Order: sequence, then structure tokens, then C-alpha cells
Amino acid sequence: MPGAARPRHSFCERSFALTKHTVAVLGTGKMGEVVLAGLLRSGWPADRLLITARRPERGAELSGKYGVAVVGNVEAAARADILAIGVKPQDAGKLLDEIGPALPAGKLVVSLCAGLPTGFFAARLPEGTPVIRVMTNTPALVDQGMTAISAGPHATEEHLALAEEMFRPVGSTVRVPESQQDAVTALSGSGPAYFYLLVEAMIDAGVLLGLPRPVAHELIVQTAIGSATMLRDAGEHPVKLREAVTSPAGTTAAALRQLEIHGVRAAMSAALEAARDRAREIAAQAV
Ligand SMILES: NC(=O)C1=CN([C@@H]2O[C@H](COP(=O)(O)OP(=O)(O)OC[C@H]3O[C@@H](n4cnc5c(N)ncnc54)[C@H](OP(=O)(O)O)[C@@H]3O)[C@@H](O)[C@H]2O)C=CC1
Ligand SMILES: O=C(O)[C@@H]1CCC=N1
Repeated sequence: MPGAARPRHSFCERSFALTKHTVAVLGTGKMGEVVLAGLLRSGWPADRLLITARRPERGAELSGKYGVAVVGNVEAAARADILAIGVKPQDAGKLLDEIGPALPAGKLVVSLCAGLPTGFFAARLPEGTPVIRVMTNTPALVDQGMTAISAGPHATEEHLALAEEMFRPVGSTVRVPESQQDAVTALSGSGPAYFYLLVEAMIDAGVLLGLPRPVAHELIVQTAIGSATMLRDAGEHPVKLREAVTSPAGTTAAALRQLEIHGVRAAMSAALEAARDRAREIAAQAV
């Protein structure tokens, strides 16, 4: 994971609300680090950030890299205004048992956890604690993240705005009803992995066709970037963009035929359903 780059916005350029808040990331693994690095890149002062880690060596690594204080979960919960929960869903219950009983009033809890409903948090935290559920993704590392935000119990417009302030500097944000979060997780939360798998498969196919691997890699990565940029900027439906590539009786039509024969659409649909179902299962199994 990359270190904190030069801030793109100064702290004073940041909006109103956040300037007075301290954020703690509880459970700073891959996604917690993405959030931490994003906040620092966007100009958040390191002295307004706290992190927790289960393993001391992980804490030391992060504090050396980012210059933020590593504290225990209970201390983080006591000192910070916003608690970003970055542990795996399976570890969330234990963490909440640790911080819940002593959690002072007025904290905002922002869950990054896939599958877990906000009710899971509310049931383990003092009555009245506002909870927000977000589903972000790893491209936030390069400020191209996609973050969907849902209000849970006691979360007000101000809390939603705070969550947006946290994630907007690292990509796009959208508000969705919490009932849509498992589908969001299947699409954009896990989505980067699908693209990486496709790219990997295309590179391998290029090698099979006789291209040197570095050449195949460069060809496909740039093609992915170009295609993604057109999807975002061309204002055209993906079908139109695909049709523009597909010459009559040409190479693309021959390839697309094979993709259809091999069930690429059905595979995508089944994959996303499986991800959605797994999110539901995680929630059902959470203790
Ligand atoms: N990876 C992704 O692309 C995405 C992940 N998410 C969500 O983000 C969350 C984290 O996922 P990810 O970053 O991949 O997982 P990681 O395992 O990388 O991160 C979880 C971290 O939490 C630490 N941890 C566990 N329990 C505690 C505790 N009690 N106190 C302090 N730290 C603790 C773990 O420590 P240790 O190192 O010892 O295991 C680990 O470093 C999950 O809930 C996941 O659903 C959401 C969107 C995308
Ligand atoms: O695989 C997972 O469970 C997490 C949630 C979305 C992306 N990674």
C-alpha cells in the first residue's frame, strides 16, 4: 500500500464540518489503510487521526509510514469523534464488545464492513449512537474509489455529510438505502477483483497468441484505462461503445460470439448473485 502522498487540498480548504473532528480507524488492515492514506492525502492533519491494530508490528509499520498515533481500541473510541470500523465482519462483534460498554455519547460510527447491517452495530453500542454503513473499494488508493453511503439508526443529514467528506476526496460517493448495500458490495466493493481477473485472463490469452508478457500487459492495461475513460466521459451507453468497435464480419464480432457461447453474461450474473448472497450469509453468521 502506498504512503501518504502530497496533500491535494489544504486542511483549510476542506469543508466546514470535518475540521473539528478526530477520526480513528479501528482495525487498520488493507481497507483501513486505504481510508487512512486517503484522509492524509486529502489534507487531514495526522494529529487528528488515530489508528488501532491487533498486531504491534502492524501498528509500528503504519505509524512509521504515516506518522499517526497507534492506540488501543478503547482509547481510540474515547478520543475520536468518528470511529471507522475496519475489521473483518467476523471480528466486528468482538471489537464492539470491547468498545461498546464504555463508548461515550456523541460518537459517529462508520462501518466499512461488508454484509453487516447497521443494526448489528446499534445493538452493541449505547442507545442513540449514530451508525453509518459505507461500502468503498480499493481504487480509493488512487483517488478513484467508489463509495456508497447509507444512514443507519440515529444517523442524521449532518452525519451523512461527514461520511461524504471523508470519502469524497478519494473518489465518487453515492447515497443508497441500506437495503441496497449487499448489491453494492457485489458490484463496486468486489468489482475491482473482477476487472483484475479479466485483465489477467486477457494477458494470458495474449501470451498464448505469441506476445511477450510485458507487451501483452501494456496493451491490455492501457486498453482498460482507455475503455474506462470512454465509459466515464463519452456519454454513451456501453452497448454503443461496443458496437463502435465491432466491424461487420470483423475480428471483434468473432471474439464476442465466443464470449457469448462461453456464457460470459451468465457467469457475471451468477458471480454477482454469489457475492450478494455471501454478504447476506456473513450477516447471518455474525456474532
Ligand atoms: N478489501 C477490500 O477490497 C474491501 C474490504 N471491505 C471491508 O473492510 C473490512 C476490512 O477488510 P480488509 O481490509 O480486506 O481486511 P484486513 O484483514 O486486511 O483488515 C482487517 C484488520 O483488522 C485488524 N483487526 C482485527 N481485529 C482487531 C481488533 N480487535 N483490534 C484491532 N485491529 C483488529 C486485523 O488485524 P490482523 O492483521 O492481526 O488480522 C487486520 O489488520 C472488512 O470488513 C471488509 O468487509 C470493504 C470494501 C472493500
Ligand atoms: O471480499 C470481501 O468480502 C470484501 C468486501 C468487498 C470487497 N472485499
